[in-house]
Order: sequence, then C-alpha cells, then structure tokens
Amino acid sequence: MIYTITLNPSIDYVMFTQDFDLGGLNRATRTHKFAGGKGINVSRVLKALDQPSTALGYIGGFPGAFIKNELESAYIHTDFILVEEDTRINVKLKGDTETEINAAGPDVNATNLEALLNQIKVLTTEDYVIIAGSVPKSMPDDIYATIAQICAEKHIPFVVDAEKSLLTQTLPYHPEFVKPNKVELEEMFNLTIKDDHDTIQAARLLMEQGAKHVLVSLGGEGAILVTADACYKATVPNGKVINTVGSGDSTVAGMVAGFAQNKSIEESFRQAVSCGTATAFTEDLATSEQIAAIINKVTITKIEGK
Ligand SMILES: Nc1ncnc2c1ncn2[C@@H]1O[C@H](COP(=O)(O)OP(=O)(O)OP(=O)(O)O)[C@@H](O)[C@H]1O
Ligand SMILES: O=P(O)(O)OC[C@@]1(O)O[C@H](CO)[C@@H](O)[C@@H]1O
Repeated sequence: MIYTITLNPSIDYVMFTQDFDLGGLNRATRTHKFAGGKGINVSRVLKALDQPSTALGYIGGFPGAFIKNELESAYIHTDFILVEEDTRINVKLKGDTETEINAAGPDVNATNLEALLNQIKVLTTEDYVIIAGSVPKSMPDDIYATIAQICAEKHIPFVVDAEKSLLTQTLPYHPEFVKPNKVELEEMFNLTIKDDHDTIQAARLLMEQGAKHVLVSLGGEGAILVTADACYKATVPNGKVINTVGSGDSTVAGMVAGFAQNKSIEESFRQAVSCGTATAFTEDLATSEQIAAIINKVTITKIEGK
C-alpha cells in the first residue's frame, strides 16, 4: 500500500476573481473548497491513476472532518490522527496572478507524534511512503529525518517533497526520489540556477548526499529528472494555466504511480510531468481523462547520459 503523510493538511479555499484589487472589495466569480495539503493531493492524483493509497497525518475540527469526508467519498482510504485544534484553511486567490495565503495549522503534541511513528513502524517492504509539505511549528524540525530513518531501517521505499533542511536531512536515508522545484533547489545550496546545466549540477549534489533520483520541477518549463546514469528533460504542451496549486504534488503522484506500475524511468517521468501539467490546466487536481489527453504531448529528451 502507498501511504501519503500530510502533517499539516488544509482546506484549500480557491477564489477566482475578475481582477484583484488589494485593499478594495473584491467579489469572487467562483469558489471551491478542496481537501488539500501536499500528501493528500498526492493521494487524490494517485486515485485518478487508479493507484490506491492511504492518507495519514493530523486532522482536527470541522475542516478536518470535511477533509476526511471528501477523501472517503472519493474512495480514498484514510487513517488520520485527531488533534484538538482545527485543521487550517489556506486561501488561494486567482486573479490576473496567483496568490496564496497558507495558515500555520494546529498544534501537534508528543502523543500525536508517537501515534504517527507507530503507524509507520508497522509498515513493510511491500509499502511505499510519501512525505510531503510543511511541518507544524509544534513538531520537531527533524521529524522527516526520523520518518526517513524508520523507513530505511525497515527497507520501506520513501519519497520526499519538502523545503530546505526538511528535505536535505532525509538524504542519508536514500529516498527513492526527491522533488524540489527550482527555487527550493537554489535555497538548499544558496546558489543561482541559470540553465539546465546548473539544475543538473545542483540535483547531483542531492544525489551525492543520498537521493536515488532527483526530479526538479520547473513550472511551465517542464522538469528535469536526474538518475544515477542519465538526465532527462521534459517539455510541456501549451495550454491555458488555470490553477497551479497541487501541480508539484501531481508530479510526485505520477512518478510514484509509474514506479508502482513498473513503468520505465522515462515513462514514469512522462506520466509525472503529464499529471503536473494537467493539474495546472484545470481548476482542481487533474482527472484521469485530463492526464490521458496530454500524456502524448509531453516530450522527454535524454540530455546527458552514459
Ligand atoms: N504554467 C505551467 N504550464 C504548464 N505546466 C505547468 C505549469 N506550472 C506547473 N506545471 C506543471 O506542474 C509541474 C510542477 O510545477 P512546479 O514546478 O510549479 O511545482 P511546485 O512548485 O512544487 O508546485 P506546487 O507547490 O504549486 O504544487 C511542472 O513540472 C509542470 O509539469
Ligand atoms: O504549507 P505547505 O504544507 O507547504 O503547503 C500547503 C499547500 O499550499 O500545498 C498544497 C499544494 O502543493 C496545497 O494543497 C496546500 O494548501
């Protein structure tokens, strides 16, 4: 079973406006409430790819109940731990540009933490763990490293999509892949990435520290995948960008599903990028039909390799 871990889920309240006037009264043309948080988004796109998963993490109050209900109505299994405070509501404003306001989220105490670690400790080599998103302030900042260590000790394959040291601390435990975007990669090494060559060099630094593969997402520029012996560049088709929230998570889901479906590395990468772009081109996360409609329009080129 694939397990996604979202320590800080959210209701994503997406508001579309004609124009956005900061300081003025704006009226939304459309709104949506989605069950969100990075791991949860991965579970939702895995479902679109016909891959079952169980969503783990912390939920609380009425937003937490909403998230659990939304996932279970979509036939996504959940095993959330209840916390006392309300799950956060993140606001995503879609005017001429995209603006996001993410809340801090509820406190998670030591008992809650132990409950999650106990869920992970019983997993086996048949399972797969995806760790994604921010960590609540009340939790130790080495929590992802702790989870990665448990996975490594039990030979459970795992994937990490997180910022800065949350991600780099997991590298010694050899994640199957990590998925920084370009800015996150720059921040990890305090450098400026000018071109694909720089991207590959920086990705290789993550591999030197232990990542098995590095998938660098580049927004509308596609993505680069670095493996032990090759590098691939994906370019995406033109289309109308509607809501990019969750496009990175969709990329992660496409790659994990590709591995689970025993696709080649190139075909897994193509599926990953198709999922990311299909999500960018729609209001919610991509559906299976939307992914299928663009998968043959994503081009994969080997740009370096043995
Ligand atoms: N403007 C766009 N046009 C086409 N595809 C896009 C666009 N933005 C994102 N994508 C697709 O989504 C993938 C992930 O995007 P991005 O690099 O922005 O990830 P991210 O920063 O992790 O996103 P997020 O945090 O919003 O989930 C890209 O590799 C690409 O396939
Ligand atoms: O605050 P975090 O955990 O970094 O990000 C949370 C979030 O922005 O990430 C998802 C999109 O990737 C959204 O569903 C959610 O609102």
